[in-house]
Amino acid sequence: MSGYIITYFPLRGRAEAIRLLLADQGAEWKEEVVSEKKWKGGEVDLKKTTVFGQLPQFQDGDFVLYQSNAILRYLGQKYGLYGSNGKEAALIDMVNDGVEDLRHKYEGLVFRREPDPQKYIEELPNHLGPFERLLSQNSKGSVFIAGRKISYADFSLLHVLQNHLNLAPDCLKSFPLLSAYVERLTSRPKLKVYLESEARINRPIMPKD
Ligand SMILES: N[C@@H](CCC(=O)N[C@@H](CSC(=S)NCCc1ccccc1)C(=O)NCC(=O)O)C(=O)O
Repeated sequence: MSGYIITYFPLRGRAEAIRLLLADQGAEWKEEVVSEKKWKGGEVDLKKTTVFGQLPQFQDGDFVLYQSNAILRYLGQKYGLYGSNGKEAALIDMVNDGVEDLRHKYEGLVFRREPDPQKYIEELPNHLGPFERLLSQNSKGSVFIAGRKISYADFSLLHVLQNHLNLAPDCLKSFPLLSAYVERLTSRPKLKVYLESEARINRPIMPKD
């Protein structure tokens, strides 16, 4: 019994890469949904009980973890999604740190409108190019972003690419390896079932304004 619980807002947000990993690995989890209104309204003393005053919170039995990337690394170790040796693990961490940089840019746009959407989309190829190059350097882009097996960084990258495809549906048009990569990952049987689920479809990408 996995006994996983994800406590987060009614959003994909920073919990979504965790959900993608768990779904792909056939693991079940429970969602504890915290309304933004209750959280910010202070009616729920949950914020005070968290390490950084933030969500997601991840529970594996009586083990409690915060920080979405730490949760991904924990599950990466647990499910063998962290490469086959130290160098592969380091490359996987490098990729995920690069994904985090892009996620910060995306959050800046979505929450602070910095820069304006048109400028962001114009500059987007500069931020997607490194991932296309990484794919081309790993088995000519025919497998995963780093190493020979899928890793936790693939779920993180997939999530951020899906966010950008929602923002700019043509953003991968000039990146054939990334386009094929998204198709390949989203066709993985268990992940495909999750991506087509009501739970996923009905969960907003980001909070409404
Ligand atoms: N480094 C952390 C960042 C976690 C984080 O930013 N969590 C946000 C939610 S994730 C996100 S998409 N934040 C921006 C939009 C948002 C704000 C408030 C509630 C829901 C979404 C949060 O808990 N905000 C509430 C608060 O700080 O009181 C991680 O990766 O888990």
